[in-house]
Amino acid sequence: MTTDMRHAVVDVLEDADAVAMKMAELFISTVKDRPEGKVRIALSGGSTPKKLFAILARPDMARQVDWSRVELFYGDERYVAEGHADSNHASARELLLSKVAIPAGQVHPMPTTTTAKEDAALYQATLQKAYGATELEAGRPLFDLVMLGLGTDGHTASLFPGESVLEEKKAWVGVADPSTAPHERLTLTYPAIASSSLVVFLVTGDNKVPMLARLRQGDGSIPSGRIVSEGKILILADRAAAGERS
Ligand SMILES: O=C1O[C@H](COP(=O)(O)O)[C@@H](O)[C@H](O)[C@H]1O
Repeated sequence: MTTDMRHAVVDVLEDADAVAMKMAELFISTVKDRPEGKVRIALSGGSTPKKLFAILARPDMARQVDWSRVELFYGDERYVAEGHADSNHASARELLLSKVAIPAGQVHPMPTTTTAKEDAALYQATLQKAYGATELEAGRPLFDLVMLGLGTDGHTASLFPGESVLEEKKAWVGVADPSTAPHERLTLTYPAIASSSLVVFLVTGDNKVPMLARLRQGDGSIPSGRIVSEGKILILADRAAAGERS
């Protein structure tokens, strides 16, 4: 069974802090609910997850996670040098990874050192090694949890409108070069995201009202509207993004 956006569960919370707290609790329960083996989690980029990272880094929250079993990946990355202000990994490292006891070898930033195409292939190989196979198998998800954001143009991860990576059916990682956003990008593809037990969209702020409404309808004309998962899809939105507050 696959879940598409029309069948996503929507949870509207008071504000961005409440969304981040709920996501932190879900992160903790995802690890606890899988008491054996590694738990593979893909982080979202951009500004929205920063509150989540700060909450998870708090000692009272971080101690609830067995970090030795967590393997962290990224849904997308801006093709910039390590440490660049726009790097999604730099943001996660500063706010979260430098503050918790996750083994360095279990954090998998998307590489940005050769060419985007070569680095996409390298990252796919990293994912395949963690998964233990080169082909995705139905019923054996690549990710226990994928976090996603929502752009004001309807993109998610770096699946931007009009990009050829939207048509990718086989590769797990692709390249996008949107004219509407800074930097070339690496991104998980639809098939890689679909191989998941749980996908959670984090959507906050009143600038997301029009696109959140379309996402909730499963509008396939925006990239985020075409996300599917072999598990469940949850949208955590604040009241502002849901249009419930002026
Ligand atoms: O460029 C990106 O945008 C989206 C949304 O970002 P936000 O700043 O509005 O949270 C994000 O989900 C994606 O990972 C990122 O690279």
